[in-house]
Amino acid sequence: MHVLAGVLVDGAGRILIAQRPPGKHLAGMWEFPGGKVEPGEAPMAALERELDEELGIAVDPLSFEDLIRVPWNYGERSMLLEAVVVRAWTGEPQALEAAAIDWRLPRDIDPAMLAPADRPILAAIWLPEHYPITPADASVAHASTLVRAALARGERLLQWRLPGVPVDEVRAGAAALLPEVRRFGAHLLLSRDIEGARALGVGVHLSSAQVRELGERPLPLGSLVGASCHDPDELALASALGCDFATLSPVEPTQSHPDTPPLGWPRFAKWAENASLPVYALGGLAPAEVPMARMHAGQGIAGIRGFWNNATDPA
Ligand SMILES: Nc1nc2c([nH]c(=O)n2[C@H]2C[C@H](O)[C@@H](COP(=O)(O)OP(=O)(O)OP(=O)(O)O)O2)c(=O)[nH]1
Repeated sequence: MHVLAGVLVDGAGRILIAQRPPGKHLAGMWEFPGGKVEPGEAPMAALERELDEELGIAVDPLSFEDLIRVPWNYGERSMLLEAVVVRAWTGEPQALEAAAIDWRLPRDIDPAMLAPADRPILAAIWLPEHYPITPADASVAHASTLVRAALARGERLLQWRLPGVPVDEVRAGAAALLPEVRRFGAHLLLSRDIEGARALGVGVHLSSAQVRELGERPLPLGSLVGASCHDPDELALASALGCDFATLSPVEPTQSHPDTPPLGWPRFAKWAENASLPVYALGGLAPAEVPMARMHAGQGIAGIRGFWNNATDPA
């Protein structure tokens, strides 16, 4: 089953969510307006029709922006849920079929109220295009300076990864940065340290070994969980765990893993497109390659070297 969903975004950055009516599959859950593609119908024409039927608005399919494709299996039915962003329409959206509609900023939407297949769509709409990771050889002091500078220039999602530093110092360094991270409305994820993330109330980025070992999402919805993945199997496991996003690597040859064969963009695109969560391209890439990542079904670029102007620790 092919389902189209439209994410209407207004001038204030709010998005429209709709509550599924009683008696339907997933009744009571919130979703994005849309519906099934009918036999012989073009997918974007199906969305144009559904937005007219459900909200009473007219849209131009030529203005749709691809957001994410989410293959999803509810057990009783499986589907490809394709989400597009809609920024222009004619008419005032009304709840013609939904139990209710509501306009909210993405950060004010609790993922738990959404149909499960819509959680990756919510993540894709608000997650940034950049995911910088602190340099492995940095001291806590140097990494803190880098993170502060990154926040000031607009980075909003960062991984705090200092593999050479004792865990207590890593946690203390993250704790010291948190007021500033929160003031910017940003997110800092601890690398692998689930316990530390719980104690500090921050997110965690799981290693691929953790993705394979864990039986369930290690943090509640609302605390971010990222996952390091290297193949479709790991991407499927990360999605089954309920991770918010993944990195897929290495896309290009890297200094840190010179012997690992790179995926290259075509394979990255194929795997990211079939994954059910937003995927950052990682490995030998610079932030300037965001358009390349977006063209290949990626959320954006994650990386170390490309993100820090002066990655060498002066200490
Ligand atoms: N429209 C829509 N459907 C979603 C979303 N998320 C999600 O899991 N679904 C599921 C619920 C349904 O199983 C399926 C779409 O069915 P639908 O009931 O909206 O389709 P439809 O409007 O064509 O209606 P009908 O023939 O069942 O009355 O996709 C979403 O954001 N929007």
